[in-house]
Amino acid sequence: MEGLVTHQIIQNLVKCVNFATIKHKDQRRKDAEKTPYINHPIGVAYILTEEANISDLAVIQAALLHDTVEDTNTTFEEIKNHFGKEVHDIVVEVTDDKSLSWRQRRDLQIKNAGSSSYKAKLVKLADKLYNLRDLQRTTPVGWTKEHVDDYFQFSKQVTDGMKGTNVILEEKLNKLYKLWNLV
Ligand SMILES: Nc1nc2c(ncn2[C@@H]2O[C@H](COP(=O)(O)OP(=O)(O)O)[C@@H](OP(=O)(O)OP(=O)(O)O)[C@H]2O)c(=O)[nH]1
Ligand SMILES: [Mn+2]
Repeated sequence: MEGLVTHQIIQNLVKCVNFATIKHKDQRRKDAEKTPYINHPIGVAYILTEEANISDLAVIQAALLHDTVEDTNTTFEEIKNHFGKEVHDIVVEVTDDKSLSWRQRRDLQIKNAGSSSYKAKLVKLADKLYNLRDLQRTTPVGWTKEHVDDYFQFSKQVTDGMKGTNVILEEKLNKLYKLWNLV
């Protein structure tokens, strides 16, 4: 695998990993071990390439960047300047408006699930799959059983609205919902 095009693709991916790593550098996951937050976006991209067999560059870039605007000082403008309009548009679609209440943000995700683009749906499905697996692994500090159950129910409402997007991701999510007695 040689050549200019291959080099550009690899460069684009490493640029995203580097950007996200710098942006999330002071952030940790909510688990007791305080796992570096960057494990999550990289893990979401990994689910898409390794499990869902996705090779669309913009989707993988958006997965790597998907929480930078929501959770750090990154602006949409920066994403557009560094990574272009297509990646920017996907990141916009998967970013919650933090000026809204927690309840409003959740309601909007459920409401907008079906109408989002195919590429945004892929990122969102992998995001939820990662977070649900994380909840199976360990409970975030301060989360009650109700909070965990609530996140499972909320996720199901979002991903049910995305049916027909990707068989592999949907089957894996459904297995988790069954384990959690949601179906
Ligand atoms: N399961 C799990 N989640 C953690 C952990 N640390 C951070 N998170 C993040 O917490 C978010 C889910 O928690 P909530 O209580 O529902 O949301 P909040 O962050 O808005 O308060 C997810 O955000 P998100 O990725 O933006 O997804 P979503 O809010 O769009 O579902 C997830 O990535 C952890 O250790 N385990
Ligand atoms: Mn996320």
